[in-house]
Amino acid sequence: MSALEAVTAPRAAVRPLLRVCGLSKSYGETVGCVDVSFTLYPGEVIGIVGESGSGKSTLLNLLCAQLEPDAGTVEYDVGGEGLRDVFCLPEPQRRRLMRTDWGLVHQNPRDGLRMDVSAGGNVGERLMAVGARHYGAIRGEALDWLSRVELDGGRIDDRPKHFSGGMQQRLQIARNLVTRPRLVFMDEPTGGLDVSVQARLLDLLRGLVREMGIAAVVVTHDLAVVRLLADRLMVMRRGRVVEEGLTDQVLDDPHHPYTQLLVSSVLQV
Ligand SMILES: Nc1ncnc2c1ncn2[C@@H]1O[C@H](COP(=O)(O)OP(=O)(O)OP(=O)(O)O)[C@@H](O)[C@H]1O
Repeated sequence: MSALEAVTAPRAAVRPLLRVCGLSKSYGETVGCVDVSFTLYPGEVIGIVGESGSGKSTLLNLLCAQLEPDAGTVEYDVGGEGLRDVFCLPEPQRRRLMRTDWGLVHQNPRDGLRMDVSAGGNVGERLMAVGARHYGAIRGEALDWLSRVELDGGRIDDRPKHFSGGMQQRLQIARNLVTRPRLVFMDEPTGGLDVSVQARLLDLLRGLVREMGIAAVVVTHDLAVVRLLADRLMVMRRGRVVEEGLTDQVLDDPHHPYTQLLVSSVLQV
């Protein structure tokens, strides 16, 4: 464990949830990400920032096993029994992780929701994937989750294609969190929304993540998002991590010239 990780790791849980070593991916001649390593502890939120094309999505897709790396490993504490390389898990077990222990919040809610299934069905489907069978209990839990993400319970039978972008994103969050995952991957969770909708959604997300003690990897180009959500921050440029540390430290006192540029360009807005 690095000195930084020792400081930021929750004391009661020093066993890592996710350990990433030397992760690299190229697309032909184009660099996706290069030699990325970090460790994430239960309940910790790490932000990954960088300009467009810096490799954030590539890294996220590697972490949640949607993309195979050229080199490096992604290890996850499967079933609380210790770290295992996710790329060496049998496919059904990897898929099960995705349905139960992990959540994935896409920038575009259309990628994370079933638009032709009711709001309640979208939430209930995840519960059924972890074994829930009682219709009344599933509907009750779905209703509870709609209220937790501030959606009107009266819309439970409506399809998300009739919801606003902000409402769809809140439903996607409910669908992901209802199974109480230990780790959630978020790709620009407030991207594409109005500023006022973004602020409320961020507040809601922060509350839920903290309250449920969920660990998260949040990819964004928006420094305000990581300021609010992330304990730690990694800054990427051209596929490499150029700076990392506690979020406030990195944003208030950036050392790498590229981070300084990112921070100052936001201040000038
Ligand atoms: N499927 C792909 N095929 C070829 N090149 C790709 C592919 N996906 C990403 N790249 C390239 O890899 C590099 C990193 O892209 P990536 O999407 O990971 O960056 P990003 O930081 O997430 O950007 P953005 O914020 O715009 O989504 C870019 O040069 C991009 O063009």
